[in-house]
Amino acid sequence: MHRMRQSASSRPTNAYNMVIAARFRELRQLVPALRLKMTVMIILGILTGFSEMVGITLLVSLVFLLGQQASTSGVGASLPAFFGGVDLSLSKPVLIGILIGSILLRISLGFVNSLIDSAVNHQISDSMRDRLYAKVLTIPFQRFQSYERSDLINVIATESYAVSSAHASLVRLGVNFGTIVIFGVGMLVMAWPIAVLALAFGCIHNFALGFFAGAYRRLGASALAAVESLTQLSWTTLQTLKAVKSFGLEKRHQKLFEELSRDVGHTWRRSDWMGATTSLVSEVLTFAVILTIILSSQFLPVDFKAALSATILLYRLQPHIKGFDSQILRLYEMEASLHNVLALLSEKDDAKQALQGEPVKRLSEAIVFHDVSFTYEHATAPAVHNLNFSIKAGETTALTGPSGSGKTTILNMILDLIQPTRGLITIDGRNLATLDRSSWLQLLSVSGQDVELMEGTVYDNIRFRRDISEQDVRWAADVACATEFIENLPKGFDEWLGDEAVRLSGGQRQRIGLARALAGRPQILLLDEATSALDENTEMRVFSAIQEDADRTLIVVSHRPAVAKLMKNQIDLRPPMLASTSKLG
Ligand SMILES: Nc1ncnc2c1ncn2[C@@H]1O[C@H](COP(=O)(O)OP(=O)(O)OP(=O)(O)O)[C@@H](O)[C@H]1O
Repeated sequence: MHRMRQSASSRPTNAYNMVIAARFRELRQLVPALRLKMTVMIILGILTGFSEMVGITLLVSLVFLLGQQASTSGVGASLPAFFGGVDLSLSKPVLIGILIGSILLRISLGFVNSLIDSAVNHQISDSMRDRLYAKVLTIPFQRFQSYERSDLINVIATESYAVSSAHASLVRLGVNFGTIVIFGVGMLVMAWPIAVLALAFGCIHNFALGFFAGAYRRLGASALAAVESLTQLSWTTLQTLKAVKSFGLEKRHQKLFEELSRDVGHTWRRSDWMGATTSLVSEVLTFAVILTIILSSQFLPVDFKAALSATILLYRLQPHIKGFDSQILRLYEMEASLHNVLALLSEKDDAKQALQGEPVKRLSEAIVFHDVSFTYEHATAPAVHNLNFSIKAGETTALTGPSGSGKTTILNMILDLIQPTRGLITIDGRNLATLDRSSWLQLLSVSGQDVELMEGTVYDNIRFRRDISEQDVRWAADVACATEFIENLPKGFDEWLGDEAVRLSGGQRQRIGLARALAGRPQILLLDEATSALDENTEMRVFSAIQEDADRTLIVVSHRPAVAKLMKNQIDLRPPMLASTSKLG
C-alpha cells in the first residue's frame, strides 16, 4: 500500500533562502493570485512596522522634550539625527499629534492586517480541502485503492492546513524581513555604529539558525509520521473492532496506541523545546548586543538621544527577529505536509471522467468483450486474459469461476472503474472508452457482498444521496424482499442504522444494498455475490422478484450453482477455457 509520508532525514538540509524559494514555488502551484495577495499583506505588515518605528522615535523625542521643559521651558524638540542628520524642531503639540497618529495607525493597520490575514488563510484552507476531496473523487479508482484510507483522511482534514500555514508563514516572513530592514535603516541613519553592531549580531544569528534548520525539518516529518501512524491504528481498530475483540487483542491494541500516542506527544514536546531554545538563543544574542552597546556607549561616536532611540529600536526589533526565525523554522517543519498535499493533488485525474464522450440512452443489443485483458498496477500477471464474450441486453447472465478468476475485475470494467489494458469493450457496437461515463453509469447499478452502509436511516441508505422518491425506495425494498424486516424495526424506514448497521444481520444488510441498487430502476443490474448471506429460500424469492421486473439486463456473480442455473446464460471463467458463452439447457 502506498504511504504518503516521505523520509525527511534522507534529504539534504538546504540553506534557508532555498527553503523559502522552495515553499514559494510549491505555494504558487497551489494558490492562484499568490503574488498579489502576498504583496498586499506584506506591504500592510511593513507599514505597521514603520509606524511602530516612527512612534518609538517620537516617544524618545517627547521624553527629552518633557525633560527639557522641566528645566528650561519653551524649547522645541528635535528628532534624533533623523532624515540624514537634519535636526527637525517640532513643537510639543505637533510631536504629540504625530506620536498619537502613528500609534493609532499602527493599531488600525495591525487590525486590518489580522482581518485580511484570517480571511485569506481561511479562503486558502477551504479551497485546499475542496480540491483535495475532489481529487480523491476524480483519481482513477486503482490509484485510490493504492492509498491508505487513514492517510487520505489525514491529508484532507489536517494537512490541508499546511498550505494556509505556509502562506501565513511566508507573509509573516516578508513582514518581519521588511520591518527588520526598515528598523535597520532607521538605526543606520540615527546611529551607524549601533547599526553595524546589530548587523554583526544578525550574521551570528543567521549562523545559529542554520543549526536548527535540519532538526526542524526532521521534526516536522517525524511529527507527521507519528500522527499518521496513530490515525492508521485508530482507523484499523475501529474497522476491525469485532475481530480485535474476538481475538482478545484489546490490551495489545491499547499498548500499541499508547506507544504511538507517546511518540506523538514526544515530537510535540521536542517541537516546543526547540521553539523555546531558538527563542532563548535569539533573546540572549539581542541582550548581548544591547549590553555591548551600553558598555561601549562612552566610546561610540553617537549622540546619546540617537543611541537611546537606536537601542530601543533594537530592543523592539527582537520580536521581529524572533518571528523571522520561527517562520523559517515553521517552513522547514511543514515541508513533509506540503509534499503530501502536492503529491495527492499532482495525481492525474481519471481521463475518462473529464471526457465528454457520446451519450448512451440505453443498452439495446449487447455488451461485448473483444480480446480483453487487464493487469493491475504493479501486478506481474494479468487478472483476466483475452476475454471474448457477449452479454445480451434484456437477458440474465451468470459469471462463474473459481475465486480469483477475475469476475469482480470484469464487473469493474463494465462499471468503467478500470479500463482494459488490451482489447476493447463495446456497448451496442460502440467502444465503451469513447462513451460518456455518467450517462452510461445512469443505466447501471451494482450491489456486492459487502454493503457499504453509511451513517443515516434505512431510507437514507437506500436513497444514497440520489433524488429518489419515497415510492421508489419502498418499491425497491419490496423487490429486495426487505420490507418485512425493515417494518419490524422500531422506526421502520426512519430507523437510524449508523454507518455499519450493527443491529442488522449480514443478509439484511445485503438486502438494503440490493434495494439501493434497484431504487434507481437501472436497466442493467450487476450483482457481485450480493445475496451470498441470504438463505436459499429468500435468495430464490429475491431473484424471482428481480426477474419479474421486465426488460432488465442482469449480470450475476455467484459461487452457488443454483443461482447460476436461474440465469439464461453463463460465462465460465474456469481455465483452460477462460471464457465462453453458453446457453444452459
Ligand atoms: N486492486 C488490485 N490490485 C492488484 N490485484 C488485484 C486487485 N484486485 C484484484 N486483484 C487480483 O486480480 C485477480 C482477480 O481478482 P477478482 O477479484 O476479479 O477475482 P474474483 O473472481 O472476483 O474472486 P472472488 O470470487 O474470490 O471474489 C486476483 O488474482 C486478485 O488477486
